[in-house]
Amino acid sequence: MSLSDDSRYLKGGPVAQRIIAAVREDAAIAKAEGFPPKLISITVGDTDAVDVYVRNQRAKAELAGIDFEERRFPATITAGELEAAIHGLNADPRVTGIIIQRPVPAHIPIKTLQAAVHPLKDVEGMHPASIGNIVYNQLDLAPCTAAASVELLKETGLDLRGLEVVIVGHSEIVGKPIAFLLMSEGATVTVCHHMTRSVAAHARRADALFVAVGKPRLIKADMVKPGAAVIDIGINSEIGPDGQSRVVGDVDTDSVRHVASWITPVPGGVGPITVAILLRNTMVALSRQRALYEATYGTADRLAAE
Ligand SMILES: NC(=O)C1=CN([C@@H]2O[C@H](COP(=O)(O)OP(=O)(O)OC[C@H]3O[C@@H](n4cnc5c(N)ncnc54)[C@H](OP(=O)(O)O)[C@@H]3O)[C@@H](O)[C@H]2O)C=CC1
Ligand SMILES: Nc1nc(=O)c2c([nH]1)NC[C@@H]1CN(c3ccc(C(=O)N[C@@H](CCC(=O)O)C(=O)O)cc3)C=[N+]21
Repeated sequence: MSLSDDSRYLKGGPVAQRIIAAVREDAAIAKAEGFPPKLISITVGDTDAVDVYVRNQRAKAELAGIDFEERRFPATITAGELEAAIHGLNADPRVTGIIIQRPVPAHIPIKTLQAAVHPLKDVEGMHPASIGNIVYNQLDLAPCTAAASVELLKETGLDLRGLEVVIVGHSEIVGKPIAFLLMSEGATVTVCHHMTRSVAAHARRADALFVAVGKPRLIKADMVKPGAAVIDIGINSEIGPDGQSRVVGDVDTDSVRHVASWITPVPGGVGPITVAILLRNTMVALSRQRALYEATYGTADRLAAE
């Protein structure tokens, strides 16, 4: 059966389009009211997965009516220079949101950079204050991939309350925030990582299995409970049988799709929703900035005031 006509595939495209259509309406209104949204992407060095992400950010931002600007820095830049650049963007009233693409070179502490982004401009929800809010069930500005993955699970219509969920991978940007988002929805959550004794034993118990590791075909059919929902977050580049580079996830989709009731394709699953949520977060950030601005200066046209 082809990828497009198998109802087991939980596709991200339609969800992403829905989100982007709503963002587009919001952005048009904000623009007309003198608050044009603008997203800045910071890339340090070169990584394939980042290039794909940034390319899609630019395309979808354009579609949604959000200004997009990429700032690329060489891998040799110092942490201090990057922090100074971020402070400049924090102070620029035309900049709504800042995303720092991961990974950054080893000599740059990513946490310091994430903490340097002003919380009001933190469209990825990675500032310690933003990520802390998730623990308090304040979920409107969650890390994009985590929010995208949960959004796709909701497409199954499964009741999340009491659902047995297993997450493989516990990074700060994906696995951990997914665990918090799902706990707040009432799911029972198990988190596996490289020290877990038997990932397979846990995975086989899951009604919903999230995988964010970065290893192609890590999850095989015998690790999946029949009827489960499998959310494959991995984005890995590899050379296919035809000698061409291709993007694959962390799940052995060809075998797992016969066992699972739902499975997300890669590409075409979580990825497109991640981009859409980044844009939606940009609008959330803008509305917070406007609320603060209007509380300070009244509702006068901001650009006229500058
Ligand atoms: N679709 C999207 O929008 C996005 C996709 N991604 C993709 O998701 C994947 C994961 O990304 P990210 O979370 O940033 O990666 P990290 O490398 O930061 O984290 C990987 C996690 O997997 C765990 N792990 C490693 N090996 C195993 C194993 N054999 N069994 C179980 N757990 C293991 C690690 O555990 P430990 O720390 O204990 O070693 C770690 O928690 C990548 O393919 C990335 O490209 C990432 C962001 C967005
Ligand atoms: N701070 C930070 N946050 C991230 O969320 C982050 C990051 N850094 N660094 C890189 C990874 C990777 N990532 C992707 C997101 C979407 C697609 C995407 O849109 N993929 C499409 C298109 C794939 C294609 O064109 O081949 C799809 O899966 O269908 C890809 C990759 C986010 N990441």
